[in-house]
Amino acid sequence: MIIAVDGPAASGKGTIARALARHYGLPHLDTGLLYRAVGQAVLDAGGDPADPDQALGGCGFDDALLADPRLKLDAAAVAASQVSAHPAVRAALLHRQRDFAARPGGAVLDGRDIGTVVAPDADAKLFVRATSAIRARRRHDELAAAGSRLSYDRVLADIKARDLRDTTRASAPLRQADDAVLLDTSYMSVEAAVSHAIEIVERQVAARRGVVGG
Ligand SMILES: Nc1ncnc2c1ncn2[C@@H]1O[C@H](COP(=O)(O)OP(=O)(O)OP(=O)(O)O)[C@@H](O)[C@H]1O
Ligand SMILES: Nc1ccn([C@@H]2O[C@H](COP(=O)(O)O)[C@@H](O)[C@H]2O)c(=O)n1
Repeated sequence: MIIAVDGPAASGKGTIARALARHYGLPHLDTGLLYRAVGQAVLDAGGDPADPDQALGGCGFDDALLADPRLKLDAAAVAASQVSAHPAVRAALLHRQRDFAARPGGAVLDGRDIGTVVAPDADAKLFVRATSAIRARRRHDELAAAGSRLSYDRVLADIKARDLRDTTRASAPLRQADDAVLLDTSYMSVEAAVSHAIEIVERQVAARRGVVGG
């Protein structure tokens, strides 16, 4: 079974995707981490993530970078959103994501274009959202707990700028797939969001079986 979980920054899609992976015993890929690694590799080389050639150069990152705690910071997130707008970068990361989705038994992937581009035939698709103010509050608290001193206003501004770049880029923009189910987690606890997500997956899988079984 392939489960696609998409949504904007800090909507809770990663939390939900990890919980679904645990629940169904599937491997999980946080595809945002790949884009963050590309962005961080460009920054480490002293380059400009907005430059298409330098961004493409970052795609050759060493896999050890994926475990670097700096990838959780705001600088990597902003750089990720810049490199991810380049079609050549998206193409370079696509095979890796599709290979992961094609693992025997399936997988859970979360990102921006899983249900639309990476795994359009996924068995279940969720689009997770929350208001920008709530997402910024969650991300601000998470960053503060990790020692960041970024203000709430700055985190909110970065989230809004990323939303705008992610939804308006020409290549694989962030959007809800036609067959994805919307889950608004704004006023839900993590536990409630996860149990709603499981219900949605169960319903989608049952509906698919009904169609396939005739
Ligand atoms: N329903 C919820 N209620 C409160 N906090 C939540 C909820 N869901 C997630 N969080 C918290 O919000 C923060 C962002 O969640 P998460 O990392 O899952 O979002 P994301 O959409 O995967 O973010 P990103 O786009 O940066 O990968 C985390 O600190 C997480 O613990
Ligand atoms: N499938 C994806 C995943 C991520 N991105 C870009 O990476 C940025 C960071 O992603 P997080 O999930 O870690 O917040 C994000 O803002 C996107 O620009 C993407 O394009 N496609």
